[in-house]
Amino acid sequence: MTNLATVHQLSKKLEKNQVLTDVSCTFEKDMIYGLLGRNGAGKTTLLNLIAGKSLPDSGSIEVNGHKPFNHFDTLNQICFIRESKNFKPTLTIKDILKMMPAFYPNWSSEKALELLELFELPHHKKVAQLSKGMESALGITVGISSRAPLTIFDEPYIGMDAHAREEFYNALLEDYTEHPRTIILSTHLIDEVSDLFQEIYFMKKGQISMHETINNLQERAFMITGPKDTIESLSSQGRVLDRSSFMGDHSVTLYVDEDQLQTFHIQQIAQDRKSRYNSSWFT
Ligand SMILES: Nc1ncnc2c1ncn2[C@@H]1O[C@H](COP(=O)(O)OP(=O)(O)OP(=O)(O)O)[C@@H](O)[C@H]1O
Repeated sequence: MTNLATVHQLSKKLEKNQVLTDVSCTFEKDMIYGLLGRNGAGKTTLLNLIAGKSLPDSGSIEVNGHKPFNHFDTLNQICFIRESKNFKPTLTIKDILKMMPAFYPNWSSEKALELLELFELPHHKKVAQLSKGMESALGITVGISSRAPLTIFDEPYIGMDAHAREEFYNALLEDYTEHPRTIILSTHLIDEVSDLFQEIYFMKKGQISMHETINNLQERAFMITGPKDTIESLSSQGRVLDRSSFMGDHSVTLYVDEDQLQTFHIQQIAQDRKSRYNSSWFT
């Protein structure tokens, strides 16, 4: 496997906040990554640095062997779609589509037109006239159609309903299958998108708290609910990712290491597949 992007011991302060501390992670060519973490964990700051939008205080970032900041040949290999404000409000959708091939060498006009139709986006409208969900769908259209070797989506679906988000995931996967590239998607909606990811980075308080393949997470992360004593005795067998209680029932989200998995009392666990992707993992 070839690394497309490598982040090494990265630290970054914004004003007086130490936002990232000693972050190291790698993103291989043609893989889809999830970036998860609670609000303020540092996801956007990390993605900004990878996309060459700002410089680290210490540590390094390389994309395709180059520091992305101010490096034109690297920057046009990266498409970064943010939560909002991706486009000038005075531009029409048509204007934007005309401009994009200059930014992204792999741009597909055909795919862009197909996605505009899918999301029912009117070509003549200005960005300022779009609803929040429509603006997000435009960002997603550009992100997918860019076919950039490193495509980054930072919570790109604000304002889109569940149906439109489903269309986004399907369109992304379909185009990725035909044109593989490295994709990083920062999200809170892990239960919706976990099937999309091959690997996941969890961030907590400006650091990478866990990095796992989705297969390992599916095998090793469990949400266990039951009487306090049973839950406490099982908790010692793994790493507690989250803990909660509701009306006398106690729950933990437990991550069990491979060597402990064999001895883990699986029969005592309610194995609800869906609950394994509970957002409580983020805590
Ligand atoms: N311009 C700034 N000046 C000072 N602090 C900032 C600035 N931008 C972000 N921060 C702080 O940096 C931390 C990380 O913010 P960041 O936006 O990277 O987190 P995030 O994980 O993307 O959060 P969210 O999921 O809410 O988007 C937060 O504590 C935030 O308050």
